[in-house]
Amino acid sequence: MNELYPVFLKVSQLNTLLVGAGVVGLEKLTFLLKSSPNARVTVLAPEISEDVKRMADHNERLVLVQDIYRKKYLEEKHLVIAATNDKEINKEIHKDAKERFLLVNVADTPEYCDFYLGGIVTKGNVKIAISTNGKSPTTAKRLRQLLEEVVPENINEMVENINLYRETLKGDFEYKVKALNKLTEELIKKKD
Ligand SMILES: C[C@@]1(CC(=O)O)c2cc3[nH]c(cc4nc(cc5[nH]c(cc(n2)[C@H]1CCC(=O)O)[C@@](C)(CC(=O)O)[C@@H]5CCC(=O)O)C(CC(=O)O)=C4CCC(=O)O)c(CCC(=O)O)c3CC(=O)O
Ligand SMILES: NC(=O)C1=CN([C@@H]2O[C@H](COP(=O)(O)OP(=O)(O)OC[C@H]3O[C@@H](n4cnc5c(N)ncnc54)[C@H](O)[C@@H]3O)[C@@H](O)[C@H]2O)C=CC1
Repeated sequence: MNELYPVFLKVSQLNTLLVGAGVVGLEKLTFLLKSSPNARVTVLAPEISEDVKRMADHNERLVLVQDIYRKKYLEEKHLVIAATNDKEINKEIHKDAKERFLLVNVADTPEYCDFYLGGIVTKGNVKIAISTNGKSPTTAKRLRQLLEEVVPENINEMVENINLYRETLKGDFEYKVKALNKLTEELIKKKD
């Protein structure tokens, strides 16, 4: 059964610790910043790849700490992503994070994840997140690529226009729901 509950985090208002800055750390960071360029992320690793260093050069919200993992780095963090190549360290990070009631993702162990990073499609204000319940990240990637192609670019124009109309509506909640449903009913009508 798929019991995941998706939420859309404002990661520019949260502090994220990413432990490990190798191949996987870079992948997680790249997708996080692609979707949320203002995310506040501290990257912690004894070895930080040149690619990650370059990303930090143009981004003051991206803080690099060249050190091995220690508990103190969990202070003042909301989210933790463990992406080291050492399973024992990842496990320790998981344990420490849980003791502090932090939300934690352990990239190499789905059972140790409170949340998964998903495939993400962005068209202006519209954002679609994709997960396969941890079963096939490659399928999440392919679905992301497919949806990037098929979701029309102008979906954002529609959202902006409906938002303008929404702002003009006077009346109670029920009235607004009716008016907005009427305006958009064509969208879900089945074609003959
Ligand atoms: C559970 C999860 C935890 C988490 O990382 O959050 C996780 C775990 C693991 N990934 C592994 C492998 C790969 N991951 C990718 C790619 C992505 N992985 C992402 C998410 C997630 N990966 C979470 C579940 C998401 C869901 O619910 O579907 C994406 C969607 C988002 C992102 O990375 O930000 C991003 C695509 C982004 C995009 O393109 O849009 C590829 C494909 C590629 O790189 O081309 C491969 C290789 C092929 C394959 O295995 O499919 C392994 C095995 C490691 C090993 O064998 O050593 C584990 C560990 C395990 O499963 O045990
Ligand atoms: N979730 C996902 O999408 C995927 C997960 N994985 C898993 O992710 C893990 C990481 O793999 P790679 O990035 O390829 O490894 P890597 O060797 O490229 O990088 C490892 C990083 O961890 C850091 N590190 C090692 N010990 C540390 C410590 N004590 N404290 C802080 N940082 C430490 C290193 O300095 C380096 O930056 C592997 O276990 C792999 O199985 C692999 C592929 C995809």
